[in-house]
Amino acid sequence: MGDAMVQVVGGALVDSLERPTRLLVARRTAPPSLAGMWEFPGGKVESGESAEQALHRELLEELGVSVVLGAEVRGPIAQGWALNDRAAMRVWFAEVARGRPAPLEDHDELRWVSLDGDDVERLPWIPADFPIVAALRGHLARTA
Ligand SMILES: Nc1nc2c([nH]c(=O)n2[C@H]2C[C@H](O)[C@@H](COP(=O)(O)OP(=O)(O)OP(=O)(O)O)O2)c(=O)[nH]1
Repeated sequence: MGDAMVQVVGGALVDSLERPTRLLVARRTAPPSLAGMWEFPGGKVESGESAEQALHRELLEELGVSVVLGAEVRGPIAQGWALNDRAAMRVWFAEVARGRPAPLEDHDELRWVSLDGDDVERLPWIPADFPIVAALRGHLARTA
């Protein structure tokens, strides 16, 4: 896995970084192969940007919110979590600092899902996201 991997960043928006009880999930509209699947809002890091800058930019573009970033949900590789053979994603917890999330771009629905029980895992996520969702819940269980 070298520099050729596209770096994607995603936000695990929770209602409160201090006491997270709900996660914001977003349903993609494109491409057709991913439309209808749930994901972490975010996107590709552009040249000249840090991963964190890219995440702030994407969340503002896609959801219309400014956020405070919390801990990273670390994956098994430096680039985070492999999504496919071309891209990997780093994911951070985040809390809305300004604005109210709305599906402005790339999504047709946003949903705040309870982190209690298995509602989150039951959603039809992009398949590559399931290990990230599991790690996120593990992280929350350890820090609760
Ligand atoms: N944002 C996001 N992308 C994900 C997730 N899981 C996953 O496999 N992906 C894939 C889908 C895409 O192939 C890629 C991210 O691309 P994107 O289309 O969201 O990026 P972008 O907003 O910068 O889009 P563009 O400028 O290339 O149109 O990563 C996820 O949870 N969130």
